Amino acid sequence: MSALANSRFLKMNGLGNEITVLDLRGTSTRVTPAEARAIAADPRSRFDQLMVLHDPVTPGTDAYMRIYNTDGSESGACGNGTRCVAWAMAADPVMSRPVTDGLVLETKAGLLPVERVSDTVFTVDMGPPRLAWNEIPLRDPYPDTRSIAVDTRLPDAPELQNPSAVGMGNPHAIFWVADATAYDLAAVGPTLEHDPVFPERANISFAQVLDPEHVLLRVWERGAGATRACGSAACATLVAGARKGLTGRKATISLPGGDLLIEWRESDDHVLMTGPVELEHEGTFPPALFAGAA
Ligand SMILES: N[C@@H](CCC[C@H](N)C(=O)O)C(=O)O
Repeated sequence: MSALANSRFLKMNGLGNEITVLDLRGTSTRVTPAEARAIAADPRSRFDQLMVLHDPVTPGTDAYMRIYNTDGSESGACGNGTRCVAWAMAADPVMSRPVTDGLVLETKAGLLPVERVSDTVFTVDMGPPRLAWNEIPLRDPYPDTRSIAVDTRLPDAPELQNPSAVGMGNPHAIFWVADATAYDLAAVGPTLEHDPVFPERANISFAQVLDPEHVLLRVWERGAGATRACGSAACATLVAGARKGLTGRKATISLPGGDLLIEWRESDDHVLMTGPVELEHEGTFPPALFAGAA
């Protein structure tokens, strides 16, 4: 039987980005890709990202997080999921610890300090953006990642040829478009996500600048598909917009699920993401869920 059978989970969302939180602190259990896919397949625990808490690794941090996409792949960043974990650690009666000030979470991409703004609103310090081609990563040594020439194999979509590229602990490509709602994400998303220029695939954003402080965004997520919000994509978009002179260093990013406030702080180069979370329900994984999941 899977070690995850009967484990308690929280089903949450960050602006409609579906997040399942699982606390494995105090155990040596690791979620396999097949187990992640099985959890995603059940409507009760369905997720865009599964946030799994493990014991802290770096002294001074509060938990280490592993982040799984629907397809079982792992990511180094999930802004909306990080806010959900912060809520759970601050307010869930089972998972919480006394939180008076902030907390620091860690992923394979680095440290993420989080501050509580109100009961359900959190600010995550997403760290500095990665802008060099090999940090994002890209396949080729582009000298300037504000605009990379990509033959996206979509000849009928001239806007979808020269994205900006940004790493936020995960890879992002941002296409600047006249109408962010004009594209069928399911039709173009997979081709762009899997373009060979992105050796680790990429999260694909369609960004429409309404004014320098407001961007409309639609996202096709690596390993998860079209989602109602993506925090790291909102951060990557603000950074790319500011680098291209399309936005300031602080803007509202509007996604189908709602708004995120993003600031690229001049003093230390860090990107701050502020937004809400919602608890939907809690549950336990039925043992039968993992039948056939190695
Ligand atoms: N929804 C997340 C980003 C999720 C990770 C992504 N699909 C990846 O594989 O990098 C967010 O809110 O940042």
